[in-house]
Amino acid sequence: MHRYLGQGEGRVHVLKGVSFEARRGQVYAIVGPSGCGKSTLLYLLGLLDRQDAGDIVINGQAMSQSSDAARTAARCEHIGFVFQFHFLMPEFSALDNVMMPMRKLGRLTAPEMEARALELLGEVGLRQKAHRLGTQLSGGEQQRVAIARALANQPSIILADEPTGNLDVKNSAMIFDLLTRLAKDNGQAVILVTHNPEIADACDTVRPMRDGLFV
Ligand SMILES: Nc1ncnc2c1ncn2[C@@H]1O[C@H](COP(=O)(O)OP(=O)(O)OP(=O)(O)O)[C@@H](O)[C@H]1O
Repeated sequence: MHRYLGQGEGRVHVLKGVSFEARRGQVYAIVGPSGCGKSTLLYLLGLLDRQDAGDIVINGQAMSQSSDAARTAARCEHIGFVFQFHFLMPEFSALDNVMMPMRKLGRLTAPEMEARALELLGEVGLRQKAHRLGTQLSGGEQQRVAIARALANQPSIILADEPTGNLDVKNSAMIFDLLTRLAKDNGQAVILVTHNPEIADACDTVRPMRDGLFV
């Protein structure tokens, strides 16, 4: 895939032909120096941005020619995000935050959504705090809610951008273990960007990037 960003003289060839295949049940780390294009790639994989050349195929469905509506639907159904910028909605409870993607997908009844959200919050150890607002949870707890939310629609792919970036060592390890264990149990592909060498080493595959290409 290729991606250019910026306009006119400031136009930059950010991704210069990256190719990436992810399989269910596997955890991938994308690593590399600041500015090499990791986040840009994750945005493309998450269908949050469009590449200039190349395609993204999710469960056999090629996405480059798809309409925005089809891409939004595919994103909702197939992709879970644990991004630092995808913060919880602070004015809503943990439960509401986890139910949000299910509401968007619209396949379950309200009681079904609530039961599933409670189950997911149980899996991340926050069943007792389901009714707390985002602002009443610690950073690590918020990140656990974000993981429960990412898993809500049983996506095939989980994308995580520095999922442990703002957490201490203990919470980082817990979040990483949780993310990988749940993904393995559910047969999901996890693709994470990290600057943390210990986290990268614990992944199944490490893909180092330099200057818009995989090394
Ligand atoms: N809108 C833009 N216009 C021009 N260049 C951009 C734009 N957005 C990003 N870039 C450039 O694209 C390159 C890749 O950015 P990206 O955020 O993908 O890097 P990264 O590897 O995720 O970095 P970090 O580890 O610091 O998050 C950087 O050199 C950045 O300056």
